[in-house]
Formats: sequence, structure tokens, C-alpha cells
Amino acid sequence: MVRSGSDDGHVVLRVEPVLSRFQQNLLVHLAPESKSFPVRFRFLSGPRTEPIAPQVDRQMENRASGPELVLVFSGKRKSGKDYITDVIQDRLGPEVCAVLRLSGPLKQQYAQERGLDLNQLLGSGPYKERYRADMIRWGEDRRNCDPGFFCRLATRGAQQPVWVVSDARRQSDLQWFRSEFPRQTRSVRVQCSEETRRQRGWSFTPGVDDAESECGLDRGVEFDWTIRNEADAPSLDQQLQPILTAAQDAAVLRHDQ
Ligand SMILES: Nc1ncnc2c1ncn2[C@@H]1O[C@H](COP(=O)(O)OP(=O)(O)OP(=O)(O)O)[C@@H](O)[C@H]1O
Ligand SMILES: C[C@@](O)(CCOP(=O)(O)O)CC(=O)O
Repeated sequence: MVRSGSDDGHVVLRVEPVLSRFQQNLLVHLAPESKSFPVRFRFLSGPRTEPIAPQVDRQMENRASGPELVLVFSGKRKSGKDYITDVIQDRLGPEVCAVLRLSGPLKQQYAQERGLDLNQLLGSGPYKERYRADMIRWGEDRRNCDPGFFCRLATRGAQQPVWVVSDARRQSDLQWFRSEFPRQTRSVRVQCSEETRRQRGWSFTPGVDDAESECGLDRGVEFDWTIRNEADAPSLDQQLQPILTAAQDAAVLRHDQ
């Protein structure tokens, strides 16, 4: 219950029952015609509440800066994962949407250890393909010790309400996001024909295209959305509409907090 009264020229709002400060969630509506004025919150006397356990406290902090929506993309090489996730970020803007690449920290470390050109490894040309099989092996050694290793590195410090993970490849990648962010995680598959992928520079490479890195999510996942990224498919704008709507709703949720 909320009651208002006047006290030395101040308007006092009392929320009863008194909640601990971390649980207070007070929305103040100002009439559009009123002049702006500072709003100060003071926690006045009242029945003391038990301090909330540090564990709950930490969860609250995490939730305050955590994502409202996590879109986990997967798809074969040259299906257009990077292209589509970039389109989504363009539409939503970089303040709302972070594109997170699990392969980002992997390529960074791999390039550093071998003195390679990181920009080319991050691009979509043949340079990356030359090193792909070895990068997969290198990354798998680390994932075998700790399946969440690259997920944690890739998400570190992301503050935006919408996270777009551009390159899930293994069941363990998807499981990590689902267990860390069960309410927020949605899976998206990008598909196109082999012919289209060929036109984009793909050719079948044994040890890569038949390995877990490419096939780990081919079966056993019910995707929330599937996007067909090729010439004879409905336009990307049309296909991305439900995803963009979900993302905009998520951004509004954060804004209202
Ligand atoms: N809808 C599209 N229209 C025009 N070009 C596209 C489209 N989709 C993908 N491409 C182009 O095809 C190439 C491969 O796409 P992209 O790099 O996004 O695929 P990917 O799935 O991320 O591949 P990889 O797994 O190798 O990183 C890029 O040059 C990209 O610009
Ligand atoms: C080594 C690897 O991360 C390369 C991914 O590169 P890209 O997402 O295709 O640009 C693939 C993997 O982790 O299995």
C-alpha cells in the first residue's frame, strides 16, 4: 500500500509494508506539465528488516546488469551467421545489442600464440579457413577442460540488454547459456543450401565439415527460430521481425527497471 502526506514542504511517500532496500522498486510518475525537480530517496525509520543474505544480494547485482534476452545463433560455415547477427545489431543499435562471438577470445589467444593476423582470422576470407582445423583442435583442448571457458570470456563485461551470440557450435555452448540465463535464452538456426554456401566460398573439408564444430547442433535442438538465408527465401526483414520484436521488448524491460 502507498500513502502520501506532507512533511516540511516535502512530499513523503511511504511504502508499507517496509521492504528491504534491495527489494524496493518504486515507480514515480510525473505529470507532463509539471516542472522537473529532484527526487531524493531516503530510507526512513520503520520496522527493521533482516539484512538479505549476501548470496541473494549478489544475484540482485548480477541481474541488474545481466541480459534481458540472449539470442544464441548457430549454423553451418557460410550460412551467414555473422551477416545476420550484424543486421540485427544494425537494426537495434550498439547500445541495445551486443554481438558476442565465442570464437573471438579463441582467435585472439590463438593468433597471439602463433603470431598470426587476428583481423584476418576474424574476417570471412580464405586466411581463416587455412587455420580452421588447427584452431578447432586448439579450442577443443581448452573446452575439454572447461566447456564454459569461451562462453565466459565472450560475455565478460557485456552490459547491453540484448546479447546476440553469433557462433554456438556445440551442445555445451547452448547448455551453458541455458543454464546461466534460463529465462532469457532463445536459440536461432541459420540455414541455407550447400549451393548458396559454395557461392559464398565454402567447399567440403574433411575433419571440419564432418566434425563437432560444424555438426554439434545438427540434431537434438528445438530451435526457437530458423532463418533461411538465401535468395529464394522470404526477405530477411520479414524473417527477422519476430526476433527484432522480442529484442525491442527486452530493451523496454531494461529501460523500465
Ligand atoms: N543475405 C546475404 N546477402 C549478402 N551476402 C551475404 C548474405 N549472407 C551472407 N553473406 C555473405 O556470405 C559470406 C559468408 O557469410 P558469413 O561470414 O556471415 O557466414 P558465417 O556463417 O558467419 O560463416 P563462418 O562460420 O565461416 O564465419 C560473407 O561474405 C557474407 O557477407
Ligand atoms: C575455431 C572456431 O572457433 C572457428 C570459428 O570461426 P567462425 O565462427 O567460422 O568465424 C570453430 C570452433 O570453435 O570449433
